Amino acid sequence: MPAPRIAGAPISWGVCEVPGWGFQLDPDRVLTEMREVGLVATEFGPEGFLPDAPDAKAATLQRYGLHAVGGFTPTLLHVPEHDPLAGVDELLAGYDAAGAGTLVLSADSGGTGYDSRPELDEGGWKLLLSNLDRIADHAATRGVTAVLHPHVGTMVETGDDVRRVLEGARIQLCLDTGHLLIGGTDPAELARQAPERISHTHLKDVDLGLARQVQDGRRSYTEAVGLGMYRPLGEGDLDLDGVLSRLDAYGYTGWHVLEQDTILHGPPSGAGPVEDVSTSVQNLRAALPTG
Ligand SMILES: O=C1[C@@H](O)[C@H](O)[C@@H](O)[C@H](O)[C@H]1O
Repeated sequence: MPAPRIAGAPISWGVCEVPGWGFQLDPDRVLTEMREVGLVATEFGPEGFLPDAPDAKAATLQRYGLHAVGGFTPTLLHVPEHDPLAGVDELLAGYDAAGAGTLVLSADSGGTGYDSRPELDEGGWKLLLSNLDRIADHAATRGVTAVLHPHVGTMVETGDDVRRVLEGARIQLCLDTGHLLIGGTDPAELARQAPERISHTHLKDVDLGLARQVQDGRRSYTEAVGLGMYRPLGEGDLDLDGVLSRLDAYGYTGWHVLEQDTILHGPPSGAGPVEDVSTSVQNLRAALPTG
């Protein structure tokens, strides 16, 4: 059976879809450093990081010797006046050209950033769940697996939200170990209970002390990220072995995307974010049951 594959993501270099998130490094530095630490694949990063045009997107990744995984795509799913399918379809042309196979959806709150979200009523939930399956079915016709990424400050964040998706929709999940932990779900337990629903991972390590401050409202999510809530993999409170061994027991062969969400307050001095990414790559390689 093929081993799971390891990929990187621009968010570990502070490159983020949220306006005003922090200093944004240029693609040349990020993609070059990915290769320097031995990564051979990446997620696309936010709109504007790589060229929009499908062929140019594919060519850019090829120039750096990186395979395309797919990308994190905040999508409005619960608003009756908004049909998300056309936007997703347009995006999938870039997947075709680059050979990417995984569309990572988050349930956009409709606001900016991840520090608050509205409450969903029953009608909103019904629409959100049916849109998830419509998108998953449509992506499958284009050879792409759509996954829902539970995420702080989106419409799918808490343990109850995740259960609703598992019970009310057919879409696969992205096991983002950081967002699940902060949202109150134990990622190793989820991997034990529903391994058949996990087709993608974002492996993040977390400082639980800061995560608890976000959970009980003492700090905003953005503030906690700025204080270093995300740690290099293996250096925080995540039960990485627990997650990996449960996925391995089910025969997981998807991507493991390494992420350490970071906010840069200006051009980095010294080596910058690549130092932590390199630590995470080494720790993940050492921890993978398949070696
Ligand atoms: O969890 C996240 C990602 O998976 C994603 O890739 C990032 O761009 C987001 O900002 C982040 O919060």
